[in-house]
Amino acid sequence: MRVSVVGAQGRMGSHVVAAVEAAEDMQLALQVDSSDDLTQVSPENTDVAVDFTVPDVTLDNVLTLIKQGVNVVVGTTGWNDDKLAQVREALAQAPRKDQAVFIAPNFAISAVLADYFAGIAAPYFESAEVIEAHHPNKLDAPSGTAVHTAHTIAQARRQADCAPMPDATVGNEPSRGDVVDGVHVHAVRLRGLNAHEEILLGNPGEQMIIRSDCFDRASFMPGVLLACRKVGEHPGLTVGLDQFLDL
Ligand SMILES: NC(=O)c1ccc[n+]([C@@H]2O[C@H](COP(=O)([O-])OP(=O)(O)OC[C@H]3O[C@@H](n4cnc5c(N)ncnc54)[C@H](O)[C@@H]3O)[C@@H](O)[C@H]2O)c1
Ligand SMILES: O=C(O)C1=N[C@H](C(=O)O)CCC1
Repeated sequence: MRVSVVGAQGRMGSHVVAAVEAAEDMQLALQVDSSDDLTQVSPENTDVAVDFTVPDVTLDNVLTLIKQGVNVVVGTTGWNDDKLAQVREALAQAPRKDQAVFIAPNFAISAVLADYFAGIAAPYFESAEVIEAHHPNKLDAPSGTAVHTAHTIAQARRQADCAPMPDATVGNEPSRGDVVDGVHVHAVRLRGLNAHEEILLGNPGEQMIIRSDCFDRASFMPGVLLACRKVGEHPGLTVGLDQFLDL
């Protein structure tokens, strides 16, 4: 499998380059960064392109790569329903009928399972809030992972017909964090940290905390390689690594 890396000079991209080089069933094709022409990535040299760039450019990159006729694995954050709809539209007009795009806000197994467990637990608690903490070089807030987890919690609570969460705060106080799909999300940026998430769940007299700590970017690499191997088996758009796991 020939894998090209977009954002190859970045913190994640450089780890992906090394992980692909070390994988026996993969061959590193092109390394592309901001000053390179993305249209050099094509089916002649690439089976899967991996995008770890910045939230402002990833949609354009994915649309270009779809037109180029290659499958895409995306780890860059900053996605919303409108952007995902544009990807689906582009795939419907892609050069190949079976073309595939896979997007994951987090490739670490601890984070994927934390999100999954949060969905199971959320209907059993009156309150649920998310705290994410990252290195201070991160551009976006709240993290893509925390946004995804908030949606997971909200959806599970809607399906279970849960009552609204108790909160007597008057007004939209910024200190209560961002509100994503009705779930409060708090973002910390601290030197020394990498990528961390806590899901707090509360009932009268009890609390449960689900926590994921990614201390090193090595934690994301098995998930990225798994996605490269699986993406071609799932034509269309797939979101979330849980979709490729037997959960
Ligand atoms: N899904 C996950 O598991 C996961 C894990 C870590 C980080 N991330 C996300 O990945 C993204 C990248 O994070 P990072 O820490 O590697 O950032 P980074 O700033 O270190 O790297 C981004 C790279 O993209 C390059 N770039 C910018 N515009 C480009 C363009 N138009 N074409 C090609 N390359 C371009 C930059 O030059 C840089 O080398 C962020 O959105 C981050 O949140 C996701
Ligand atoms: O380091 C980052 O930036 C990370 N971003 C992702 C997010 O926003 O959820 C995943 C964790 C690391």
